[in-house]
Amino acid sequence: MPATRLTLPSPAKLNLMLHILGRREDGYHELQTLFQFLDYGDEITYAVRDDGVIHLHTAFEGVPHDSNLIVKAATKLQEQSGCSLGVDIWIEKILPMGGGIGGGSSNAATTLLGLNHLWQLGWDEDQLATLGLTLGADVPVFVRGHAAFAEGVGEKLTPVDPEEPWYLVLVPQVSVSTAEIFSDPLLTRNSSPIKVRPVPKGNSRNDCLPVVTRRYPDVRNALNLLGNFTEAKLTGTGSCVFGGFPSKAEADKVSALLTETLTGFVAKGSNISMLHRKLQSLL
Ligand SMILES: C[C@@](CO)(OP(=O)(O)O)[C@H](O)COP(=O)(O)OP(=O)(O)OC[C@H]1O[C@@H](n2ccc(N)nc2=O)[C@H](O)[C@@H]1O
Ligand SMILES: Nc1ncnc2c1ncn2[C@@H]1O[C@H](COP(=O)(O)OP(=O)(O)O)[C@@H](O)[C@H]1O
Repeated sequence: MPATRLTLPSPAKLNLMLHILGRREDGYHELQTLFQFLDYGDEITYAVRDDGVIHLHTAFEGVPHDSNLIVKAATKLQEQSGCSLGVDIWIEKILPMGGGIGGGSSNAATTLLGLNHLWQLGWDEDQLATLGLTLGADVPVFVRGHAAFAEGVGEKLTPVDPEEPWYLVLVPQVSVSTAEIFSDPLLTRNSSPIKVRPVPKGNSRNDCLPVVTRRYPDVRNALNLLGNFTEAKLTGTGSCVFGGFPSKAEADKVSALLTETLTGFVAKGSNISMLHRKLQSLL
């Protein structure tokens, strides 16, 4: 009997660097970025229904049911595969929204992989990544599940294996709109493409940082505080900032000092996403 119910992790990502090379005619920006996963994320439960209905039972503040990336992913997969089954979905949401750690994109990717399994569609990763890209620029890397150097708008992926330190991630209590940062006239849009692989040291900057820190003093403050202990970086368009540590104990020590005034969490960096590790264990 095939499984009819499944609980899967939906991990966060970090952008270890992010360069903006230019703007395309459609307004999207050409990037070069390095994605790594965190062993930290949401947990989503799926239960197959035979009436074709897709129902997300967990309400999200400010996100209507049909606009939720989980529902959008399930609906598109159902339409494109011609599947007659439906699904009930519950999520334990711990990832902050608009934090630059990719929660929405990750939820969409987990849903594509989870329903491909439960609905027994037999789609391959290329098909799921192509559908995923129509939902968001960051969805394909979560579908692939391997740390990657990304180009284009984030869809041209080359797997990489950077170090896997422990990270302290600070979560300023502001939500940053990706579209707002990318439309700022002051954004750097002319970084030179990196042509050498692996990406040479000294390229770890995030081109969004000057614009984000100008607009969001809370993000600037978090970067300054964390910068007293380690190299502090912005992920994506923020708001989260992060720094790496050689051990959990060291990350915990700094966390204890900083989280008196700021929210944050400690998590291990991972080059294979915990979603893929879990799916592998089901085979
Ligand atoms: C910048 C990155 C880096 O990981 O991170 P986040 O901070 O959002 O996580 C992403 O590429 C974001 O991807 P994602 O969050 O999926 O963006 P989308 O929903 O596709 O796009 C939101 C809006 O941002 C702008 N946008 C996004 C990506 C891109 N390469 N160029 C853009 O100009 C567009 O105006 C688009 O309408
Ligand atoms: N399942 C979802 N989880 C998070 N955000 C979602 C989801 N579905 C839709 N959204 C919308 O997508 C926006 C970006 O969310 P998210 O991916 O968490 O941020 P970021 O791209 O900054 O990492 C949210 O502010 C929210 O309006």
